[in-house]
Amino acid sequence: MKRIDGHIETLAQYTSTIDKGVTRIVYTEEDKKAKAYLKKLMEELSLAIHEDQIGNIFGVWEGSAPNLPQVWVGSHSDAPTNGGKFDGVVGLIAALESIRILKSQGFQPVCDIVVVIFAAEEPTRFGIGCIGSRALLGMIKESDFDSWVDETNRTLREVLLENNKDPVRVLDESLKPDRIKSFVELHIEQAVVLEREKAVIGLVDVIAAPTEIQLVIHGEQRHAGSTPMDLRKDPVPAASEVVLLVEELTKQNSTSVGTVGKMTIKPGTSNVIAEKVELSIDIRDINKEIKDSIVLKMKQEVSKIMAKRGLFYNWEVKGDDFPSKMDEANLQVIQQITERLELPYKVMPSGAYHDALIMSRKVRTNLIFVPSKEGISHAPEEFTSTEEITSGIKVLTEFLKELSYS
Ligand SMILES: NC(=O)N[C@@H](O)C(=O)O
Ligand SMILES: [Mn+2]
Ligand SMILES: [Mn+2]
Repeated sequence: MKRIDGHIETLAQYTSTIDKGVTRIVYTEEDKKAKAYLKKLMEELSLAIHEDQIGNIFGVWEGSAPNLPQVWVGSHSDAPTNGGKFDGVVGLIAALESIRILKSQGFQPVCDIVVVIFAAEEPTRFGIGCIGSRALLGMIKESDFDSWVDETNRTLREVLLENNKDPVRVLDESLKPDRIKSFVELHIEQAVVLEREKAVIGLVDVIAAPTEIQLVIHGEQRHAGSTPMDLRKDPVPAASEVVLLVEELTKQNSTSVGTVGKMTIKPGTSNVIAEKVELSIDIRDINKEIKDSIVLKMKQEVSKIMAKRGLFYNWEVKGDDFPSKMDEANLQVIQQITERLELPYKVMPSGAYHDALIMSRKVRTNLIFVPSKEGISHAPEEFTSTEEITSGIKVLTEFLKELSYS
């Protein structure tokens, strides 16, 4: 238990925000330090370590029949701005702990067991999540390296080159999915369902998917005092209508959610009518048709708002994923293990996406939840108890044992 706490507290120190929560953006110094710490844990477990050109890290426990398709287990180590200590990290610590336990039991896997640290699950830097798993499955296009841009206006290509990585080789490296027998991720639930239902294990059957849009509304920068209201082309009231539209359209369905998490007013001065407003719009649902219809309606209504106000705007879809069902046969295996361990569980959807969403496109994939206190996540108050993590590790360990022994 102390070891688990120690790893979580150590990783939480690798942050760019000293005060509130954990901020660990991909390809930053704190990201590299966290990954170096995790690599050290892999070395201590005698795993064979390698890294690919997008920054995914692999720790391989070679099986007695290494040519067989491998069992993969892992998660991500990056964190959003002012996030928590547990998102992603719990899945990595659990994976390494499971291997430590299996080795201490003298277990020898038949196929390889591979621990994977995905390069970047959070969309924080480039506006789209799961860059590592997308690259791994050959789902990044050449043009993405130049169209995915961070807040300093550096493209993914430039950032990779700065980090001595070769974007060209990223495209060559994509994985052959038949090399993977299955992938499993343990993750905090980031919602309050398990706590409310007094369950400690969540067996995920479907993962909701996001459509991530960047909307830029262009106005006319003018003096706040001397410009009459009827002569203004102010993008801020227009943005306000869009924010309320996101809420209105997603509230109409019980399974959809919509968020404007980022809104930047430029130049952002109290006595200047804004030149432009940039908004992030994140729409999700476990039902693709519902999500698509919301996005279409939103696009139509935004067009009407801008026409009414005589404003130019740019609507860019940064990412558009579809929801994904988890592997049913392996979900039943995990369910039997959980029942054998007499742990209260619930089969449930995931509102958050994960690298598991992307991996499930081409590989048999499962996602196991442990509870989040009061459902809080992506916030400094994020918390999961060591006991709950340990219960998750028990299920994961048994699952890896069963999967890698035949
Ligand atoms: N699991 C998790 O927090 N994923 C997020 O990046 C998300 O936006 O869903
Ligand atoms: Mn997250
Ligand atoms: Mn996560």
